[in-house]
Amino acid sequence: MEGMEQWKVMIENGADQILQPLAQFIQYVRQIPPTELYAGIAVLAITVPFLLLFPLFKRKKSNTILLSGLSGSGKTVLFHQLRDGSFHQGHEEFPGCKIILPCWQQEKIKPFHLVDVPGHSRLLPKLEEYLPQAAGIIFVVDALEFLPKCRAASEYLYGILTNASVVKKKIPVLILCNKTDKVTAHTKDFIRKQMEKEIDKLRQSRNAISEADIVSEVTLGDPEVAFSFCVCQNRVTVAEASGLTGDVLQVEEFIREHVKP
Ligand SMILES: Nc1nc2c(ncn2[C@@H]2O[C@H](COP(=O)(O)OP(=O)(O)OP(=O)(O)O)[C@@H](O)[C@H]2O)c(=O)[nH]1
Ligand SMILES: [Mg+2]
Repeated sequence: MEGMEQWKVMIENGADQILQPLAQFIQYVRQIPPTELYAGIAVLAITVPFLLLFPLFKRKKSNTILLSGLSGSGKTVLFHQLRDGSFHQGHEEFPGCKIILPCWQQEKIKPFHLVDVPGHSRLLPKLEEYLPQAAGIIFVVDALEFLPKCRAASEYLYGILTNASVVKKKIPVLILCNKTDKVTAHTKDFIRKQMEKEIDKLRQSRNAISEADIVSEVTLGDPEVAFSFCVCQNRVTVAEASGLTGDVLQVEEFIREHVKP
């Protein structure tokens, strides 16, 4: 019986503790003039649903890295090297897959989407489809057979650098001079300078066309000043690699910098 009494007292005390502040709150609300009260309710009715729905509208950061470049530059070999350190030749991995770099296995890093976009000109529209979602673009250049392909590679890169999404979203581009395992491969400084010269020429000819046709195209820097990758609104860096021998450290650093862990 004594136990029952104790329980009753405890419940009554608990109820008091809850009801007292509630009564005080009701008292406080009654003192507020009705106009202010309605205004407060209206503000709450607008802001609360907005705050609750806000996370749904927040755009997710992209975790896609694109491997692009001319056919034969070594994208597919690089793709397999990055995925699992394997050597694979010939077959495209399109539209790519989610991977974790082998060097990240011990770290808590989420997989990212690596897309190997085939270099065949027929598949250019595919690249344009993927560009808006890219967190970073690796533009692979064949450093061995560079000179005969310099113009074509520069044209391809020019198309990427003037793509509206790339410019607007400031998507970083890594120009990757591949196949540096061969002693006859050109250096990254040489490749950068040659491509800058080629893009300078392209820019002048495209400017002339757009002035005549009134085509609105993104202009890379001041046409009066020699072109350099520094004038691009997005960051353009140059690195060296060999997908064949697994020398891909600078590629891994670029990916690490631009995909969200
Ligand atoms: N020496 C050397 N050769 C390489 C390297 N990477 C690729 N290759 C060779 O270059 C050729 C083309 O490689 P792929 O990876 O198929 O080229 P790709 O860029 O995927 O070409 P597409 O799929 O046609 O766009 C193959 O014969 C590779 O063995 C490299 O780092 N060093
Ligand atoms: Mg390929």
